[in-house]
Amino acid sequence: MTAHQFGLFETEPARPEGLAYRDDFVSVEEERLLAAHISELPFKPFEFHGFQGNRRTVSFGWHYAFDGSGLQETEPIPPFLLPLRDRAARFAGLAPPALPHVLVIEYAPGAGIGWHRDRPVFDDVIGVSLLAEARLRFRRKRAAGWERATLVARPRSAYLLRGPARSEWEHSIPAMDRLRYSITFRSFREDSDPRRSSV
Ligand SMILES: O=C(O)CCC(=O)C(=O)O
Ligand SMILES: [Fe+2]
Repeated sequence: MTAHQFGLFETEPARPEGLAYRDDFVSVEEERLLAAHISELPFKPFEFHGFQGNRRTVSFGWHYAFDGSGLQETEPIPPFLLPLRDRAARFAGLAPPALPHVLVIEYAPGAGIGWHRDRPVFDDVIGVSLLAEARLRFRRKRAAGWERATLVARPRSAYLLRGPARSEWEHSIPAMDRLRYSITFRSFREDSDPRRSSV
């Protein structure tokens, strides 16, 4: 993480605690191959309680449905994403099977993502950016108002959300002006892991 990636304004904190960032997480050649595979995926418009966002998504391993049905097992993670999952797991200090879910998002020009925290069934979040840079904005409520930070997530970079960056801070991405793909790997919170026996 370089200092200039945070603190666009003097009132911004150095960085949300629990946020890690790495440039050159994938090579230019890997990015080209990943993007070629991703462009063939069966994307669907993202739907939130009947509202459609202007981004498109596809999930593997497990799918979180916002229609109230929650987590459902879905198609296995395709082989072309497995080496990247291994690397994401290493980045987060996890074993690859601890990342059983991946969400691939297509942000066409004009698409972004509004303020949110990821669903509480998930624990760590590792996001890989392809093709275009995104301004990942962070905010959290303080007595004096919103505390804010911005991470510029470059193409081929990865970020990790853990701890307060994951549980206290919300994040959002303003509308993109160029096509971006993101690949988000998530672990389950131990008490929400659907693979655990419920007895
Ligand atoms: O595209 C990204 O890097 C962020 C995606 C995101 O925040 C989410 O799907 O929860
Ligand atoms: Fe998110």
